[in-house]
Amino acid sequence: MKSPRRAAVSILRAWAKGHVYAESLIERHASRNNLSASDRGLLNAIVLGVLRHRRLLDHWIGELRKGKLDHETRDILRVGLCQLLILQLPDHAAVFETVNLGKSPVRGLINAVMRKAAATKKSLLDLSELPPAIAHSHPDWLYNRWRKAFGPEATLELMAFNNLPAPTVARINPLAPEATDPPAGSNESLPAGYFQIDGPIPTEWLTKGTIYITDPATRHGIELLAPQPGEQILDACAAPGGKAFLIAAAGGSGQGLTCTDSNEKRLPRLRENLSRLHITPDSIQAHDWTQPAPTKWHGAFDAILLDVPCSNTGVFRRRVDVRWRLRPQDITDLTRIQQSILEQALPCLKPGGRLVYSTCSIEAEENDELLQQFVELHPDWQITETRQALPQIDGTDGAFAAVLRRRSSFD
Ligand SMILES: C[S@@+](CC[C@H](N)C(=O)[O-])C[C@H]1O[C@@H](n2cnc3c(N)ncnc32)[C@H](O)[C@@H]1O
Repeated sequence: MKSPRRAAVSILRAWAKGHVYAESLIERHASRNNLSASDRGLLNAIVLGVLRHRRLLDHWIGELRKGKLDHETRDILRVGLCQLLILQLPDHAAVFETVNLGKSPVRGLINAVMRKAAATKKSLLDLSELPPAIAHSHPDWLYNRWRKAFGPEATLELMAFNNLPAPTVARINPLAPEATDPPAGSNESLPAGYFQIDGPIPTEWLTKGTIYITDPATRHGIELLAPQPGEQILDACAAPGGKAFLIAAAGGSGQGLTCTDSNEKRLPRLRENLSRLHITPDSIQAHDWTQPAPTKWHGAFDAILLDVPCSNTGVFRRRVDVRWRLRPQDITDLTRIQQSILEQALPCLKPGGRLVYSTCSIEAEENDELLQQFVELHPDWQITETRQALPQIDGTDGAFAAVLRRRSSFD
């Protein structure tokens, strides 16, 4: 079995080559190799630490060594410097373990870089003269975009927040036959029904479906949707089921709930999650909402949730690698899909029904601006309520949710 440090280097190589989320690669490796809790913790801290601080780590590598590096040696140095300068592990362990990760021809180079880093730690850790996007490891285009949208101070706070480890927050499942009592003090400053889990998640809670791991910001869309018992509700972009769970929890059961998702591969996980959570929706099926809805769904729903695919810019603290994958054009492309999902879903509302549009993006282009453009093009629809959670202000994931209703003739 590989050491967590060696596994971290392989995972970073696999991440750079493919399109798999870092969290999934870590999970896959940890369960295949049956890692102990402490090895898993170290692997997680190193891989997530390298991905969060990638730009800063590369800046340090550039300061410590001039000249080209092959991909593997760079990843080894990133893993080493992350231990030394980000995780602040003892110098001797960080240097020794990192040198051992390299093949013999590059060990001398790794040794020299790591020793120099240990000797100049204080000056390397002084980030005061660095451009903020390097110090906080974000791409320039996002930094510039957020500066325009939120201002310089808030952008610094946001970037710093994105680099903090995310707490594990659980929502109690009121539909589970057995109750979970949150440990004392674990729900201070969290909304009712939520509590924080420090340390490993008790597997019993997961297998018995007494909790679901989710950030409190996910509740905004469901509070606006306000599901009522007996209603027909569509969760159009439902996988893996976090919001479907909140809908069922709020409405008292999965009765009347239809869940769809365009990605068939995500449906088994959605089914498993809901079944574990003691929820039996009316139906779970594949549908691409950029295409016209089947006629059976026209005018069929009291309420529709569109938790649309988005840029995920509100959840960089959890999705640590997205900032390196996302391109400005992706945001424009996503808005086309979001608009189209909205257009196709509206005919499925009953007269007087409500639609909640939600994202975990903090980009106005995917949120307010998109809906403003929509109501300008469709003057018979209005936005009746909006919520926006911003990480740097609310201390939660970023989230946006808004209610759309058709204007009545009295408006
Ligand atoms: C933000 S995630 C939904 C998260 C889910 N609501 C939850 O709380 O667990 C967006 C989902 O939309 C799905 N999706 C993407 N394009 C879609 C489309 N055109 N029609 C339906 N679903 C789509 C994706 O497969 C993904 O599962």
